[in-house]
Amino acid sequence: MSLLEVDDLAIHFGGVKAVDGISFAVEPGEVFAIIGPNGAGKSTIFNLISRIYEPTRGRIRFDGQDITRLRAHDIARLGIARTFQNIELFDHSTVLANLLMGRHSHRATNVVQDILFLPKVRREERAHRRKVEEVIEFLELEAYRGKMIAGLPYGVRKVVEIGRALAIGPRLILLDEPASGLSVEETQDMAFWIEDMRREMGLTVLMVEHDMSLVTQVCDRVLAVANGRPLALGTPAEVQGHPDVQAAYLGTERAS
Ligand SMILES: Nc1ncnc2c1ncn2[C@@H]1O[C@H](COP(=O)(O)OP(=O)(O)OP(=O)(O)O)[C@@H](O)[C@H]1O
Repeated sequence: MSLLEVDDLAIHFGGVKAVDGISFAVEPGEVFAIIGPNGAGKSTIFNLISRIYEPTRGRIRFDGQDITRLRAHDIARLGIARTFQNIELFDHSTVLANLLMGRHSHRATNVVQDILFLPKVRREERAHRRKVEEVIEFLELEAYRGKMIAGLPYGVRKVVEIGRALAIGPRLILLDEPASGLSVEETQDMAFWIEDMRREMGLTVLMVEHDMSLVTQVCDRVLAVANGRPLALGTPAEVQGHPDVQAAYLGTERAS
């Protein structure tokens, strides 16, 4: 069974058909990319899957469960985590604090229990810390643990954002342009993190990405979209060579 199934998904903003009849399925352990020119609808598809937007029509299933109408924080609890195109971290908190915030969807204690700092709260706190320390070790963030986000280089902040998503212990991670703003070397490191997420953590990865060198290196399959509509689905080589995809990119500098 596919881990994520998207069926005839659509959202219209007034007259703009931002997403209009998108279907695809992501298999467990797969690294799957959505590509397309600017304004194609890629981020909107992510916002629909992570339940920030309400679809005009269509269905989203995760592990066989219909999640089309679930609330965003229930999505996280089910095991879907995401990063954002414009990094969304708390700039004036430390790396450790940001990663711990990523665990919030898992809190099983209530406010009164928290205030009294009952044993259950302490146990839960220790479990959160253990998970976060695992992520810090996995992403080699030890040197940055106590540092404020605001003072960190852009490339490190991107890795911390991935860390915050990993801290929830997801089965599926949505990466919105993981290579944007990164140097060639940092993009290569990102490719290694993505491969390790799959290999060592058993994660399934769905990403939106413009950098075709990263897509070709790490993705099993690619869906190309333009104007909210599907263009081609297949291996990176098949999709890049598809005449409709080449036509959609004609005159743009990206996807080269
Ligand atoms: N909340 C919104 N209200 C109105 N229009 C929107 C909204 N969100 C997205 N759109 C429109 O939907 C279309 C798709 O936008 P989207 O951001 O999903 O594209 P994208 O493929 O992610 O582009 P990019 O590669 O530049 O990030 C655009 O025409 C955009 O203006």
